[in-house]
Amino acid sequence: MGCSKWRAAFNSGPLRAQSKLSVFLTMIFLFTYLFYCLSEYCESLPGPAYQHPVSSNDAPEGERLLGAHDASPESLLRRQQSDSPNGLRSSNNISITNNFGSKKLPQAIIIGVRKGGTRALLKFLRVHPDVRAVGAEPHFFDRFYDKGLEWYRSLMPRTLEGQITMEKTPSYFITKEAPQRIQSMSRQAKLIVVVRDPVTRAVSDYTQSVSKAPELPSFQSMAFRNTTTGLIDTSWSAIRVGIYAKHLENWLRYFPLSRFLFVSGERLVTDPAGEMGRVQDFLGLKRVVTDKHFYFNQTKGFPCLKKPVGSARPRCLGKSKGRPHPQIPSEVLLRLRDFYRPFNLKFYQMTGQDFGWS
Ligand SMILES: Nc1ncnc2c1ncn2[C@@H]1O[C@H](COP(=O)(O)OS(=O)(=O)O)[C@@H](OP(=O)(O)O)[C@H]1O
Repeated sequence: MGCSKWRAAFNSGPLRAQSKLSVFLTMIFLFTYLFYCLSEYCESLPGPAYQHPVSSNDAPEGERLLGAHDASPESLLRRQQSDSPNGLRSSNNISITNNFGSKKLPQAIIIGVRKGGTRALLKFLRVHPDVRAVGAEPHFFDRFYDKGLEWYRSLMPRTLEGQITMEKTPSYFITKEAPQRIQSMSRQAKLIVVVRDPVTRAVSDYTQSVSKAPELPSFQSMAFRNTTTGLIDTSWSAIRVGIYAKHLENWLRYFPLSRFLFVSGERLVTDPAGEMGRVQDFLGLKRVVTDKHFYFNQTKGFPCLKKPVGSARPRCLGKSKGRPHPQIPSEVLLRLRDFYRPFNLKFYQMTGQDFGWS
């Protein structure tokens, strides 16, 4: 049979119908394959509905913080690269390079407070498509300032026009030099402070320390300088961090109050969507992260992010967040409440917000 005859047979009759069917089936197969590949890829992107597959976010503090195992800034950089969008890993561990956009210095920083709920806030913020944040804590303005701004910038994820670069290092809030250093980077920086009842915060801080060093003395023997007189030991960092008014005074020497947002650590647990609304407004972002993104996980006892459809990846924070606290005698807690009361009132006055810590 000549070519023209083949063509004629192909364009008419059962052969034509068969070939159309096979083209149709091939296209369905290709689309399905493409869709599958794309959704696998998307899961590795820090986009609105997905988190990094191997995120340092939820790793225990000791593994996440610089200094726990390998304190060199270079090791942080290496870990950043494996955690950040620039060194993405897809669900089947294939590295995907993201060379879009450029690395910028952060426009917004979560500066504190330690054990306030800073990790939860960052995790929730990273759901927003216009937020790109470093997973680990860079500690640039307290520990590695001598590395210079270019080193700091190199840690940042790449951002596109309109996206905000962020990082969180809760120790900045209590670092004397941090406000002046951040101001010299940018007077326009937006500063977010997650605050929590200083008594609960102190117990949370102690819980973390004792989990790493079980031989530590009891909370009360560390909290008091003199148990008979009830004199509080303000040199203990677990106590000192909670004197928020004192630390804020230092910051206000360099930044006006309008550059700060104070997030309630308590409301971040009871009403995460409400607090996230305030944070997104402050950052000038569209309110993308809403109550649709959260559910209350009974086992964890905390709000978690809803899983994207088809993913089994847990979206609660890791085991080091929301740990049970040791029982502290009520008279010790009462004494601490008395101690913090005047500082809390001063803090409410300075911020114009009543956080309701009794
Ligand atoms: N959604 C959610 N899931 C788990 N944990 C949550 C959440 N929201 C706030 N928190 C509270 O965050 C506390 C830890 O605070 P930080 O993340 O700032 O700690 S750290 O400074 O980074 O170590 C942690 O303190 P502990 O309860 O003492 O472990 C939590 O109470």
